[in-house]
Amino acid sequence: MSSRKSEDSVATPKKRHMDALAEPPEVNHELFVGLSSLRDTLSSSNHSRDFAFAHAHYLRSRVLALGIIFTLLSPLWIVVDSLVLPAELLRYTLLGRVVLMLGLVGVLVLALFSVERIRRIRFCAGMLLALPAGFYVLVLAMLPDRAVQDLVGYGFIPFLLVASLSVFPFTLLESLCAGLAMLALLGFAQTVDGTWMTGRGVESFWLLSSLLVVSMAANHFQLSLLLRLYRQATHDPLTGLFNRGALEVHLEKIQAWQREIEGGEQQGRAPCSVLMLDLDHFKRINDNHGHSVGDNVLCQFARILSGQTRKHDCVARYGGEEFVVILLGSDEERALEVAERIRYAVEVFEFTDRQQQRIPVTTSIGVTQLRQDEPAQEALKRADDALYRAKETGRNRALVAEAASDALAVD
Ligand SMILES: Nc1nc2c(ncn2[C@@H]2O[C@H](COP(=O)(O)OP(=O)(O)OP(=O)(O)O)[C@@H](O)[C@H]2O)c(=O)[nH]1
Repeated sequence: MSSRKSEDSVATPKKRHMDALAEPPEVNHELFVGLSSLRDTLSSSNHSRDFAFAHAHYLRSRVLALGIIFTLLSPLWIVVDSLVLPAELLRYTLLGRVVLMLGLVGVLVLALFSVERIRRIRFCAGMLLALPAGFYVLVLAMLPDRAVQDLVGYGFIPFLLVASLSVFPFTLLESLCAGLAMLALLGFAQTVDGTWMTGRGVESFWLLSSLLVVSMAANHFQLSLLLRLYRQATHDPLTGLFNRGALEVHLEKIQAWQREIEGGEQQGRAPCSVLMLDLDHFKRINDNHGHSVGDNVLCQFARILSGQTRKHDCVARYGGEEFVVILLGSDEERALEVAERIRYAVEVFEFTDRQQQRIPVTTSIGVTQLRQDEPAQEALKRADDALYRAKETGRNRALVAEAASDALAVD
């Protein structure tokens, strides 16, 4: 999880956010916000991995709801068929309906057992649309030409599926591809029933295209709202970093990943370290220069942390002037080196007040290695204890937690 990825850009990307602190934007009306989020709803390539999981979770709930509706509608339609279709045609649709229902039940079961499986859930969503469309193609292909006229309600299938697109938080590209497939399906149906390029046929095309545009608009608003809510729930509004809740979830995910990679082994192949950082005498900065300068220092500090870490590390604001960095793939020794690098970067950074006078700022850091077999809170507590010792022993220093190894200090 990187705090620098861009689902975050839906509301306020960090850099923009910091710039905005210095100079509030003049143009900020709804249309501008709507258009800027188009980039985020167009495709999922801009979404962070963590948002992809949240997105998949939401998509799964929609797949289950719509899957149940489609599965229940299918047998009901057999009743309609048996009322309007001649007996010799009924067998064509009945077999298709049974296959369709089995397919839908299969999709439901797969979705049910696909918690946190992003690709599988996308596959289920695609199948939910593809199965009824495939059934319609099959019926059209199998039925004798003149019998197609007897079908009741089948011509409605492409319209129903395009309308269903609006229920899912699909990206615009996903919806466009599905919509084009439905237009092709309508074209095929029209060549079979003889309305291709007739007035009625063109009218249906126009209707389906309009419905597709409306569904895509619904996708856009649904996905951008989801992105915005996700950001508000997981990010600190001042610095744009992950908040405490998101950090704790992330730590648990890392431990699950460690267990997967390391198996029963205690530590080793997938090391991960936690840094707990606190600005020294931050209250003085607030008292001497004002709260807004204090806020600016916090933002600059957040920017230093992001600059000193890698894309796949996680930087979070733990609360107040306390921050946490999770270093993936780093053991304690390596983490101490990074901590020292951060400490030095903060010490030499030119923080300034409103008169552009330099404010000396330093940070104390506690370092520990995360174990796969402990509650994540334990690691945070160890890092916090080491931070406390760093404060006690003079501040502006990084210390490794005692419980994990003998204390190493770098001044
Ligand atoms: N400007 C600003 N100040 C904050 C924010 N959150 C917490 N603070 C302030 O951070 C200060 C923390 O002070 P203390 O906990 O006494 O710690 P300290 O002054 O940094 O001293 P040591 O940690 O012992 O070095 C308090 O004055 C809080 O008001 C914030 O979002 N913005």
